[in-house]
Amino acid sequence: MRLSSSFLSFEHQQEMNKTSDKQIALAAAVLAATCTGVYYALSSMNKTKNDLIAKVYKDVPSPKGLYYAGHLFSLGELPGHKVTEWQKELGPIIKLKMGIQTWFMIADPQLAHEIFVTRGLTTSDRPYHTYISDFYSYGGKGVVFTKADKRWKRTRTAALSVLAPQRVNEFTDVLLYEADSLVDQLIGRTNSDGQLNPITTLQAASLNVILTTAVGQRVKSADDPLFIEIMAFVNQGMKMGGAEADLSGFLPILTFIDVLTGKKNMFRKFIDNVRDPLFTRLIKEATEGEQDCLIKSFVALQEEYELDHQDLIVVMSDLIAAGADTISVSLSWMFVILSNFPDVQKKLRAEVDAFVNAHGRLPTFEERDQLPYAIAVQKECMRYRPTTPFGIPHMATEDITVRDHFIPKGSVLISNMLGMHMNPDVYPDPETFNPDRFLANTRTMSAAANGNISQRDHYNFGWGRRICPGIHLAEVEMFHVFARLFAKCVIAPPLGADGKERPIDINAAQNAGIVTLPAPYQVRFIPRTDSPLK
Ligand code: HEM
Repeated sequence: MRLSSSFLSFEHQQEMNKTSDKQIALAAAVLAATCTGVYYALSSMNKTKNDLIAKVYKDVPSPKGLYYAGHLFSLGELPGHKVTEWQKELGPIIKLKMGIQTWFMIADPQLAHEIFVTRGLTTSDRPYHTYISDFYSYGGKGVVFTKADKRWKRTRTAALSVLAPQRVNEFTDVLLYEADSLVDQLIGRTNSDGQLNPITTLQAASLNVILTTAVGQRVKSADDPLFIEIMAFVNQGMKMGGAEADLSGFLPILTFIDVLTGKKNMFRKFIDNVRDPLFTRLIKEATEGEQDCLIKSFVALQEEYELDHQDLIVVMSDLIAAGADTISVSLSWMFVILSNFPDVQKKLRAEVDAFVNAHGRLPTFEERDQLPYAIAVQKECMRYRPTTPFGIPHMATEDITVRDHFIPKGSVLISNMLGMHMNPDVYPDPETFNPDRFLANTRTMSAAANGNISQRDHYNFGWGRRICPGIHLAEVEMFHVFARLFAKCVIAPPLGADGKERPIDINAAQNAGIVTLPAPYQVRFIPRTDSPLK
């Protein structure tokens, strides 16, 4: 039963990929034929429109119309690189005309705070119009992609209560088990294969944390049919949710391309035949089972928060997609970065060893103060290579003016995560990987994210009323993985055919919609012979 639906989801995914390729080709042909470069004429608050248009055409040698509207931002080495270059020159907020949509890209955290937090009542909507809102969220259910209305607020409040620290802490054993198992698998695969691409092992581990806590199930490995089934859904969800995914949202006229290519039907089928049966089954098995899990908390809150079965399906698919991919992507970047900085790893090992030697065991999350360098390294990794290029877009529901910048109602508001984290006014010498910059701010990421803007560490978890409700879970999970990694092994670059180490390219990335993945890489987790753990 599971096996057949996993093939179904895989086929769907293949079909949908083909569809979006067809769609892009058609869009390019139509737009090239009608000289539609003008569809995304750009304007800036500080410079003239022509300056920006010239820039776009200089950087995009053979414009294929709206295809580039999204990929414009991915043409640099890292998604967001290109627009970050523009913003260095043009200022912390620029306006892009994307068909009928107006996008504001924001690269200054202080300004982002004024827009998203101070003016949060009018800047917390989502701009998803078509497939996501009609099919994925059943016209407004769940948390991630829905408008900031009363239903969203109710569902978000329920999600916040089930992801609250005291509730997450009840699952500490699960988190420890998965962290141990992940590190042991990474070392085991290095021992057996020499080196490995860790992404599926990471995805399976992150998925297991959210899957066990949410519905009381876990996958055995990346070959488990349930893993394949869920990741097909997660990958598709990440693509659908990317800021640039919705061509007809930019230009309603392009809806006919969706009709021609059957995209609409394909999405509907994906939701009806893949997502809904999968989550209905997971919810049923969880609620009928003995094990404690978050879905049971949701069911208990169902009446109070007026949630029906569809609400449960959408919110569970939100949590599983948001929880699985983001953490694995963040850890994957940490491996790439730290394989390039052996001295940083040496200090990490010394810090973990000192704790283990003093206490005879690894630290708990509550003892994190005793590992300030590990915390600073995690924060610096997330600053240096942000998990998402543009967070999840917000939308203005009214005309607003912030510091003389007029933002009309309906504008799409985008955090340029790379721009913010490479902003030299906030992080001196931003291109240098330097964990010491965070040694003075080792408070938890969730406290920093929900506190005063001057005390924020980084901006990876977004803003204001929409800020990520999974920060505590993410942070605890990453902390336990870190402690085990450096107590047990050294992260080393892969070996070339000549037996010499080949550094992993820290700038090579791939755009996966909402998240930015490192380009596929090989790495080694070499067991320590001097590990303090017996
Ligand atoms: C390193 C890990 C993570 C990162 C970097 C991350 C990042 C983000 C970002 C940027 C947003 C959008 C915020 C905004 O619109 O301003 C978001 C929203 C969200 N995240 Fe996370 N997230 C992570 C982990 C998690 C986990 C573990 C969960 C839950 C299991 C989760 C659940 C959600 C949900 C439900 C939303 C939607 C909130 C809303 O729209 O009201 N995230 N996250």
